[in-house]
Amino acid sequence: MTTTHDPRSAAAAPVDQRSGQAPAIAVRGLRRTYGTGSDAFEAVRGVDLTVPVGTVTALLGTNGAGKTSTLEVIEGLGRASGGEVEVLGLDPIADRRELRRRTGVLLQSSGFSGDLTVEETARLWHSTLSTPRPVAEALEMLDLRDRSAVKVSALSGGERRRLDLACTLMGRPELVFLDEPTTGLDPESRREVWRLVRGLRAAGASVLITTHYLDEAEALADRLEIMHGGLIVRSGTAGEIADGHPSTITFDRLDRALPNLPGATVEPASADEPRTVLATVDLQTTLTALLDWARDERVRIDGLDARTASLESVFLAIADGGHDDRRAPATPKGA
Ligand SMILES: Nc1ncnc2c1ncn2[C@@H]1O[C@H](COP(=O)(O)OP(=O)(O)OP(=O)(O)O)[C@@H](O)[C@H]1O
Repeated sequence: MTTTHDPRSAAAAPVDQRSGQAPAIAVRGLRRTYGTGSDAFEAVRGVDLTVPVGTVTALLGTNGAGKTSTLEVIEGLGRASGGEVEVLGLDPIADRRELRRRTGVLLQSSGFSGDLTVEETARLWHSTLSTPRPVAEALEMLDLRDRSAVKVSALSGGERRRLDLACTLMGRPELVFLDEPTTGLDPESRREVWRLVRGLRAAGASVLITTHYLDEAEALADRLEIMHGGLIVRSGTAGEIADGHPSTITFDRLDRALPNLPGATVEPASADEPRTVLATVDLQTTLTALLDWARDERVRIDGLDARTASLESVFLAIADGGHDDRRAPATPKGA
């Protein structure tokens, strides 16, 4: 069951501490299991996720992390095995009709018929909505007016994606789900989609986006949630996520033993890895000590690279399992 209490009860609804407003999406202890008995696989193992109204949240994750399994429950397309989910204060499955009217969902692939033209597709979609934008306006927003008479099958991948997005935004949704919205788009079209997403937020809409592009998440999202192994393992702004994560210094294999470097963990070069990697929470101190030693001992350090933690380095560390600090699974709630 998706919710364990009446989501329409104001007393039960979680409230955003800063705005005093119920969030657009509130997920608590979400679990989702595929299969039964000895074949059962728990893909989502206790996820908490809040999307405040008027903000953009990016859900990121390694392959198979459980993003789609989570999104499907929030979108009312799949059932949870445990936990609570409220979308615009409603139950995604029981209130699917109302939510369909108030939300826009961009799936990874829309499945529009290739035989219809862009305009016919948009008109067909328009006829299913209660208070849509005019077709021409929606096509204009995605720069598709001059492709109106072209059959969907003849569109490029990027044009198809823009048509998907035009339909997603046609119903003036309060809440928008964007599943990898810019995959297949050229850089210019990606920027155009970013502009649209920022416009949606400026107009007060809430957005939950999944993407494999970390620069996209960093550019668009107020908050990032990184999933791994069925759990959210990191949350916050890109800066908060990188903060406290070790910086790295790498260089080519040396034929000398390194001295004791304050604050650093050393992963020496090996048969598989020709470079030495130092991880440090104090980049300046460790780098200064390394360079002082090299000068005093007349050691040449080739291929020297020093970098502070970035969203990418944190993500890669999670994917590698090297700094996997995933939380223990939460206690089942209603599972
Ligand atoms: N219908 C299903 N039956 C069994 N296992 C499933 C099913 N759907 C997904 N899984 C498994 O659940 C896990 C999470 O899958 P999910 O598609 O939610 O991950 P994801 O984060 O969206 O991954 P990706 O980025 O690779 O699309 C994976 O191990 C996947 O193989």
